[in-house]
Amino acid sequence: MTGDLFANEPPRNLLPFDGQVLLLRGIMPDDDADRTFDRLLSGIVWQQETARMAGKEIPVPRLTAWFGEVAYRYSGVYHPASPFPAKVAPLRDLAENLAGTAFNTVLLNQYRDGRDSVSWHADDEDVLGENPVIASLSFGEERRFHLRHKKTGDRISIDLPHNSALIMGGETQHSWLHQLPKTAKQVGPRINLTFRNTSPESR
Ligand SMILES: O=C(O)CCC(=O)C(=O)O
Ligand SMILES: [Fe+2]
Repeated sequence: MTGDLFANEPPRNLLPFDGQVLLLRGIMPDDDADRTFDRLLSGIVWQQETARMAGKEIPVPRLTAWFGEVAYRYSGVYHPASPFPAKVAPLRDLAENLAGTAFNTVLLNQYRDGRDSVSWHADDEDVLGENPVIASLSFGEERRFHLRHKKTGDRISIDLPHNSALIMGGETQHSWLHQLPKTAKQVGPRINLTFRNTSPESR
C-alpha cells in the first residue's frame, strides 16, 4: 500500500496536442530496479562517442551503448547488428509489454553526473518509420526532460524518476523536439534505455 490515491489511474497524455507522451512509474519491483541499475552500470561496455562539429571531433556529453537485431547508422557511424545481451533482453520484453509494440533496437545512455546531457533533437530518422513508438526506460538519478513544440514553442517539463518508462508515440517526433539538459545540482548517474523499431540499413 503506497497511500497514493491515483496509483491505479491510467497514465494521461502529457502533451497538449500533436503527439502522445505517457509516463509510467514503478515499472518493476523496486529491488529489481535497483539491481537492474547496478548491473547496467557495471556490466555494459559503455562507449565514449564523438560528434563532428565545425571540423572537430567533440566527445558527446554522455556514454552510450547500442544493441539491435538489425544494422543501424547513427551520427554517420555504421553499427552492425549486435544481439541484445542477457542484461538487456528482459528489459526489452518489459518495454514491449508496456508500449504494446515490438522493438528490435535499443540505444543506452549513461549520464554520469549533472554535466552530462543530450541536446534538442527528435528521433525522426527515416529508418524509424512514420510516427514511431519509442519506449524510454529510466534507472538511477532522477533527471528533468523537456519537450518543445517545433512551431508553437510550447514547452513541457517532465521529471523522469528511477524505475519509470516514458512512452512517446503518434506525431511526437514530427512536432516536438526533446532534450535532457545539464543540471548544476550534485547528481549521481542515470541510465536510460531507448527502445525503437528500426528498419535494417545496408552498409
Ligand atoms: O535520456 C533520455 O531520457 C532521452 C534520451 C534520448 O532522447 C535519446 O536517446 O534519443
Ligand atoms: Fe531522443
